Amino acid sequence: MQFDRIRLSALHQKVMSAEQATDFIKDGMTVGMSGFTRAGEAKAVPQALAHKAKTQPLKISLMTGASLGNDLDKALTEAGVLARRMPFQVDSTLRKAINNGEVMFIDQHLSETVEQLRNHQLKLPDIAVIEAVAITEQGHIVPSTSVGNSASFAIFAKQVIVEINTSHRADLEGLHDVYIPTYRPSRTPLPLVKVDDRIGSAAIPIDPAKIVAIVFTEQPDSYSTVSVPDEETQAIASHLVRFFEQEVQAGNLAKNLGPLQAGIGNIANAVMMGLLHSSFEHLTMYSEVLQDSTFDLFDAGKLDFASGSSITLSERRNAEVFSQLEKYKNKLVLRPQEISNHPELVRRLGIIAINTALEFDLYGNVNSTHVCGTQMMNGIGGSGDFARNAHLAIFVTKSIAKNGAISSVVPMVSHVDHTEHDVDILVTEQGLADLRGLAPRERAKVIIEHCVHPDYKAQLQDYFDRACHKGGHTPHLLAEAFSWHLRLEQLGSMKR
Ligand SMILES: CC(=O)SCCNC(=O)CCNC(=O)[C@H](O)C(C)(C)COP(=O)(O)OP(=O)(O)OC[C@H]1O[C@@H](n2cnc3c(N)ncnc32)[C@H](O)[C@@H]1OP(=O)(O)O
Repeated sequence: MQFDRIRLSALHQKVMSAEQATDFIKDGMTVGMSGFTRAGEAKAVPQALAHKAKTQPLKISLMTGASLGNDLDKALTEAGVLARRMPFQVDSTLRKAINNGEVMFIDQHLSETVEQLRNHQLKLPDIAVIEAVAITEQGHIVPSTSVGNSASFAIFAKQVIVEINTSHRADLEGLHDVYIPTYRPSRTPLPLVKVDDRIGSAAIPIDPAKIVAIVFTEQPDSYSTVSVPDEETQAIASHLVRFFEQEVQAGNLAKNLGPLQAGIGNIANAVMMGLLHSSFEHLTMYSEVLQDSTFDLFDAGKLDFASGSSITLSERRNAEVFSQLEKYKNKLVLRPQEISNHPELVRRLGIIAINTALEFDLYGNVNSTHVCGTQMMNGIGGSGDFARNAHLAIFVTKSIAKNGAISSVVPMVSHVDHTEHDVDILVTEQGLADLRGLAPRERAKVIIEHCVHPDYKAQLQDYFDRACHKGGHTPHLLAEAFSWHLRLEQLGSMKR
């Protein structure tokens, strides 16, 4: 054990095993754990908790920053530990339990969870379990590869368990910027005006007397699962790069575009990779997750600075990046997710937000979460925090899914995460639809022309023509609006 990682020596006596630490977590508690997109989650304690729950009843409400790695959501679900879960997940076992109604999942804008806690709209966590690289002389917690909601969970909880993970380099310290907004009704503006501003502290300030247990672990973060860009995702990236070039030429965007945000998953990562081969330089990111593409852009000399809430890398990039941390450290900052995703800052900084849709409709409403309107995929994550307030809200997706059985462009989305009012640009591998300044009937025309797969174009045009014949500001045939989804459910394909 590396006791030098606990610099307040009075806390050395709090070191114990993960099994012993689980005694502080009681049946029925609300628990706030660190972790954001498979980065920086507490590992040993939740694993021990899942083990314990096999022999004694133990159900908790679990809040995190976003998704957990190391199959923790799977282990906790299989052990029946999760009564409620919020605000985001990506695990297939948990997804199934959510869709079976076994786990109550609250799918939230990621910037909102701690705000709702702060204002007592949600039950405060009884206990927080936070991964750290160190505890300072003051007893403050230095987070690891994510900040997420860790700071507020530790501040709100009566008790805190710290997991010191020695697989992370101790010199991650200095990467974080922990700022907690002041309280309403006298809240002051967030004092951040540039992506590289530092406005907070390097560690989470709590009263060390709240630290009831310290557990050591050396289990690393899980690697990201993004796959390399394919033909379609590269085409999406090319359409977007061409659009950015035109906007710069027209004087609508600065030469370095302005701060970029990119969502999770294969498509968003591929789009950022597309910027590698563009003419843009001195790019900046004000995002949530920093993926492989962030570091590829640094290495190519394209990116000047990246602000995020977590670093989630593939196996290949993880070793390369963390073994050369000094190369990147002064170009990076990790913030609490309510700051990385804060509406005030997204609007002030003029962010270009690029997120992924499962499907979108004729008029530009976007569904990012629910397959066929009912089955939860992952959650809205931070996409709504960014889209509503962005300078440009861009949604990308492949035009078809499941070998063409599904069209990602449908007459009416089966669930709405981002309304037409929040969506500026839609991109598929077929092309780009610029919806700005267009009325619904005009939006439908450019979407059909530029985004729909050829297999579905005539079918969607036919729907639109007949809907227009019936009339309306936003023409629809209500009896047919979900007929594509019904056909998929009944016949296995949306094709007529
Ligand atoms: C933590 C954060 O907040 S990050 C910031 C932004 N957050 C978000 O945008 C959250 C919502 N977004 C997401 O969860 C993801 O981006 C997704 C699910 C929408 C897309 O994920 P990607 O990995 O980029 O796309 P990909 O094309 O690989 O699709 C993922 C799966 O959805 C399936 N899919 C795609 N479109 C559809 C559709 N219309 N209907 C049914 N399934 C679909 C794909 O076939 C694929 O299935 P598979 O895993 O069985 O192969």
